[in-house]
Amino acid sequence: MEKRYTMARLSVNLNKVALLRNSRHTGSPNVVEFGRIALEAGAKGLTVHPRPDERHIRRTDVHDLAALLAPLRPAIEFNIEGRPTADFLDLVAEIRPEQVTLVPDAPQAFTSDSGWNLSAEGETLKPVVQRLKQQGARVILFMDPDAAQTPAVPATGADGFEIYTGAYAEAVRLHGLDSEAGQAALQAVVGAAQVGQRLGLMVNIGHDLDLLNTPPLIAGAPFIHEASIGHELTGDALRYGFAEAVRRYGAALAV
Ligand SMILES: CC(=O)[C@@H](O)[C@H](O)COP(=O)(O)O
Ligand SMILES: NCC(=O)COP(=O)(O)O
Repeated sequence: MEKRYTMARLSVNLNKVALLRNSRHTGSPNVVEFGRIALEAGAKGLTVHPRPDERHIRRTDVHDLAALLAPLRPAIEFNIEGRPTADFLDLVAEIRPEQVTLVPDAPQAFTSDSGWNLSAEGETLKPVVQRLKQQGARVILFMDPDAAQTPAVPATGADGFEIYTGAYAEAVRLHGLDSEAGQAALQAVVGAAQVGQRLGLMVNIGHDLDLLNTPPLIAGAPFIHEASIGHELTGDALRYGFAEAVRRYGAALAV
């Protein structure tokens, strides 16, 4: 196994806390409170994905979480994800997060389910990446687990990429990690990660990661910088409590 230099960081995505909060008009559960709980439980960052319809994270949440993180940054990072629309870029310019993860989602997307097609949109992304880097952000592109596409990332000026792990998680869920489909999906993520490492890119992972499917990714690519995890972690919080869930996911990244 390749030598690990630093443990993969856990960035807790608070989308689903906000989704539950939005189902009533009480402000509970409080997104900032659960951001604080996550940090006290060892998370090295917080992630939000403020979608245009504000189905979960609202612009006000982003500002409130920035205030929570202010005294802790830059060691503890704020990662804001989204499609680079004018509204998104304006919000990011106000907040100036450590990291911006650009995602190709359409406004009505049910969830994020694919990465950028850089042969079609790479040129369009270049000025956006440059603007965000001039604002001091690390820029990460959301990419499919496809080693053939990874070499296109550096030309955009991005600092790294986040490998979409949804298809891998589905293969493990439906067929098992040791199945042919599970192993093929695992190798697709690891292979893309290895190409990214050789290119000097920062390698992140995210989407549908859970306590079962995360450790094999870290074992296969111990140089992974960050895993942003929200949906399954929030589900596990219903079992273990939020702080304990964060601790367990932190441990899953330390294998
Ligand atoms: C980009 C990605 O895979 C997730 O970070 C995204 O935040 C999921 O969005 P929803 O929480 O809206 O499904
Ligand atoms: N970038 C992935 C993320 O932030 C959280 O994705 P999920 O764990 O909610 O699927």
